[in-house]
Amino acid sequence: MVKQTIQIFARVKPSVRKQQQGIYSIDEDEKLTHSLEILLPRDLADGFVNNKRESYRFKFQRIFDQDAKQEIIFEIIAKPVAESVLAGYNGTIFAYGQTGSGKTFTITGGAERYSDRGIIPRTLSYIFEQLQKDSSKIYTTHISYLEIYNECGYDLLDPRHEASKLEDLPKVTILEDPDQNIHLKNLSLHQATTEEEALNLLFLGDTNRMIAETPMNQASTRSHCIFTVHLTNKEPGSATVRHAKLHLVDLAGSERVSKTGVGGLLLTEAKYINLSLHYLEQVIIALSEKHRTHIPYRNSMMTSVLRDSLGGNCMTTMIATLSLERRNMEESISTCRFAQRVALIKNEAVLNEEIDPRLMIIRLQKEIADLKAELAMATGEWRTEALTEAELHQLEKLIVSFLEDQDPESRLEVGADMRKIHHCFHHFKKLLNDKNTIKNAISSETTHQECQEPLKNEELTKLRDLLKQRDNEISILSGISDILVNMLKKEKKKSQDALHLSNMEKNETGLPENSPFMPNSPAAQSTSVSSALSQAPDLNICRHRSSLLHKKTGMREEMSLGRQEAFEIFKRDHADNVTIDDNKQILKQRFSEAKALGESINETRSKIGQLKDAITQRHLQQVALGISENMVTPSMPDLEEEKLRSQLEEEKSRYKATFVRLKALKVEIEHLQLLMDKAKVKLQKEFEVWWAEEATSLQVNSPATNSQEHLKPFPQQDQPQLLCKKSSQGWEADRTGSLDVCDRNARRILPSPCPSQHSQGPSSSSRTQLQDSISERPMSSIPLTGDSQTDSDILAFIKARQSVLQKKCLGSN
Ligand SMILES: Nc1ncnc2c1ncn2[C@@H]1O[C@H](COP(=O)(O)OP(=O)(O)OP(=O)(O)O)[C@@H](O)[C@H]1O
Repeated sequence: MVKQTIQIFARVKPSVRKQQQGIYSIDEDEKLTHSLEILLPRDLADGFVNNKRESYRFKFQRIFDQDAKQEIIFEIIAKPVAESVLAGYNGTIFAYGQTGSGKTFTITGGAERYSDRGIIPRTLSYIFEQLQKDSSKIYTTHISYLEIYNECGYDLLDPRHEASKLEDLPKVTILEDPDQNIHLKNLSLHQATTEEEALNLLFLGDTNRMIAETPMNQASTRSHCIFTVHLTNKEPGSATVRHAKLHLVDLAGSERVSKTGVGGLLLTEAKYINLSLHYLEQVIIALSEKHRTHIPYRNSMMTSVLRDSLGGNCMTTMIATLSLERRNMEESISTCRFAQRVALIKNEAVLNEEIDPRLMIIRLQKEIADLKAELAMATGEWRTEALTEAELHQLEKLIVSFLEDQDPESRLEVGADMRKIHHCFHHFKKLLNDKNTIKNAISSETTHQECQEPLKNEELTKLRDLLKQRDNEISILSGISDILVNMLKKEKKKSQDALHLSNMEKNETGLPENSPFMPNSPAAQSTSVSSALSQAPDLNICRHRSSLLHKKTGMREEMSLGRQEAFEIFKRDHADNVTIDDNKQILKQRFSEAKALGESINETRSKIGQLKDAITQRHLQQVALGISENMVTPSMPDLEEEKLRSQLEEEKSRYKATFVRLKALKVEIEHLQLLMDKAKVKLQKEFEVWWAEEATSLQVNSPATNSQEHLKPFPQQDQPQLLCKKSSQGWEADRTGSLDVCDRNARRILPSPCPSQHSQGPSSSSRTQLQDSISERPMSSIPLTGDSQTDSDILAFIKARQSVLQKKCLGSN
């Protein structure tokens, strides 16, 4: 059992405004305890009353200031917890802090850069790396991802549902068994055998969380998310299984409502915007008070789920995320106070071991059989039926190994079965008789030989030497044949790999054309590149994931032309587009690096092959030389062979280093692709929301939509006059004036693409003119049809055209 208080760490979010510096300081004492001092000058003009203290000091295990990188956060905070989980203890890391203080950034990571990945992806990477290294145990890993919003649990990984809102996800409920163990009904567990599979699950859950988020439920702010890694390990042959759970928790924002106007109990109850955080605090207070017997875990779903992590069987770590800007000081102080209380909670982590029931049954069955046999012997009820073939065979094997065992203490264990004991006696008797017969024969032969001329000693030695030499030759030749057999096996595997990869490649699409993983790329034409890459973790998973994400998000993959055009413009002007483009560039670079590494791996492989051949040749020559000169071993070390061997070692270590780099690159590529997928889904989601809003507001404002006219289908001959048509250059207006109406609407539905500074310069006049001329047009001929799809296209056209015009106006200015 490991007794440990909850470890508390603080992380300060980088401040946008540098002048905020000087309002806090971080110190480290001789016991390496870190303390954070928050200064609140009395004349603070930020509006809240501060007539008591000017300085607040809080202790933490360690405080990470604004410039702390994600890597150090993982190394110092998460790695020790991951290590204890690998050893079989439960672990929890939770982030607590006000909205926007960096909880999600710390737990999951930033959405832009690979280097920004947070504790979850890094921990997954570390865990799978360790599992790969340890072949002494059999591990299984499962993942679950739970979101708690408004006291309801939702399964973020359910494969059967396409989430478009939170309620679409399966509801998770809590069940408690008589031993007060918590079970989560409807929370799916997914096996992940590799880091990639686990990462895919993380991104799937995050995407579901984002899709299900509505403006009322700003998911990341108002809900708690618990990503859990369930790890099981067992030594081969042992019936003991160890289970450990690692919860990585991103809590809801911890803001409190303004205290003014609320008092007494009501104040306590209403302090939190999110009530379950209030219950969390109640649990923490109860746990930190010495003689409290009742801990109110059951008050909320979150405290029930995290019951073990708080004062139970778990190694728990809290990260207090702080946004130390003047306006956030009150929240930051309350986060620190919360952390100080948490630090008083003692947990007792034990190894979660249990006996595998299946193995236990087998063990007990054997014990029963043994006991029955013993009983039969003791009561004289011997079994009389003959031993079966299999039993006899097994017995013979036991006797042979008993006889061969040089240990005088060894025993022959045949169990309490008289039939077997009798069989053994028969066997020994037969052996004894045979031995006596041979002995007699030899003694008579020796007498006969003694009469003949004795063999010369010299001749005997010569024969012995010859025998030894032949033995050596045989062992060398069998070594060589082993090498040849291995080479053959490898070649066979290589061709199978190549075949397998090329089959997969045929079915794949979606990687950049110059990707080394594409069938027609120069790299892929080389079988050995394919083979080298096929040994690296499978890159194809990316594409399965991509389509899976699309399917899961329930996003419309098909858009009408108009919507598409509007989407393109929306995308182009969206802030995230820069990130997507940047990541595309990085991805391209990584692909070419992977391609180069693949080629280098192939070169190294073929060099290794050549060197091995050369060594084998050399060896054969040496053996032949030894035979011809009648030497058992060559007298001098073979320098040439040594040189070849050291070259081989060099090439092998180069191969290993390149391979490791290729593997890391593959993980990075995976991650970047997941980030891009997520960004794309987000973009599409935002577009849908914006589109729906704008279409509604246009229809509400438009007089034409208020009249019944627009509900009538347009007469066919009128359509060319009302609608804008698409030319080979793009969209163009008809000459009837309806374009102006389009423009007018477009200006209303679209945020102006012209940056505001332009309106102040000389260029603003032409734009104003354009707008004026537009606004003078009548609104009566708005070309809406009442059919939502057609109207959508019209609106898209308006937007696209408006954007082109604005661009032109910007260009000409
Ligand atoms: N240490 C950091 N370095 C760089 N950027 C950060 C850091 N911490 C937070 N950010 C950025 O600040 C913004 C808010 O952070 P984040 O979403 O993680 O806050 P949060 O506490 O999870 O908020 P919420 O309660 O709404 O979920 C994000 O854009 C994030 O990228």
